Amino acid sequence: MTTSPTLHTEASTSRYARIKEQDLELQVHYNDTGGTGPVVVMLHGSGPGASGWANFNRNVQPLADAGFRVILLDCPGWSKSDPIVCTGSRSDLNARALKGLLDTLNIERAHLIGNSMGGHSTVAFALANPERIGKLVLMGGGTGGPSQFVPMPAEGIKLLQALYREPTIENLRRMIQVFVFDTSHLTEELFQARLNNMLSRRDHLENFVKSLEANPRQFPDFGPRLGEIKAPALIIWGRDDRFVPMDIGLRLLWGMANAELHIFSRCGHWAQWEHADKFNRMVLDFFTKD
Ligand SMILES: O=C(O)CCC(=O)/C=C/C=C(\O)C(=O)O
Repeated sequence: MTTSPTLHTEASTSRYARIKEQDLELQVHYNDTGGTGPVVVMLHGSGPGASGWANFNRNVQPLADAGFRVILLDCPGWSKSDPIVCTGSRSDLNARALKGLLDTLNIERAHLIGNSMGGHSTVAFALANPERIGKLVLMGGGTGGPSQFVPMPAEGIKLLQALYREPTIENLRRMIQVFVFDTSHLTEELFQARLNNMLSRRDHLENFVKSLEANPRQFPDFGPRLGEIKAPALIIWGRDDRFVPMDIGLRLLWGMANAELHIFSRCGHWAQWEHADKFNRMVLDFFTKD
């Protein structure tokens, strides 16, 4: 008799942990599919109302079905994790939060998948904890710093910051229209879920604005240090990314010793969502083969 795979939902995988962040104690929310397989941690992007589940809901089940234990960390300042004002490097703050969670869960080593800010945070974690990482997937992020071709901040980032300052449905629609290449797949349900996430934590929205005022460069440029990362890295980008331009992916490819790059055409800033099936196949292949 064959057993059917467990269906993982946001509610069934929802967990909390307490971690130390410098002299603070924070509660962080995470999703965990459990199991004894190799661990994959997914780190979300920095948009208002983002969360691990919002960013990666099309990717959890295929990886869990393939035998991985999938963990989604909601970074401090997002979703059901505690609020925080970040006056330094947010990439490093998220990396410390991830270390705190892995320590709490007694996880020695994990593969990491980072989306946008999550990519920047993955690189920060890899630089600070090289012995704790397996393979890295960087998608639409991996380092702050300039694009060689696109004036910064990019169009999408301006819309993201406007939404933090004025969290209205109109501003949300403006930002989400720019996330993807093909807007015909955006449903009213998606807009409403994101709006609810966003408005249920106005403290997070206000703290992000305060953080930006204190330090406009929340995501430092790791360009000069990329060569220190020896772990295998799969870089995935959308050709039509209007948030973090595609040439940043080329900088990562040049900088890291053991990296490969895949660029999707007809794809914006959410490659893991817009091209979910191929993304999942590529990531599984990358994690399971030498
Ligand atoms: O400013 C940067 O470099 C990162 C921007 C970023 O993280 C945007 C991400 C947005 C999402 O993925 C989201 O809101 O879902």
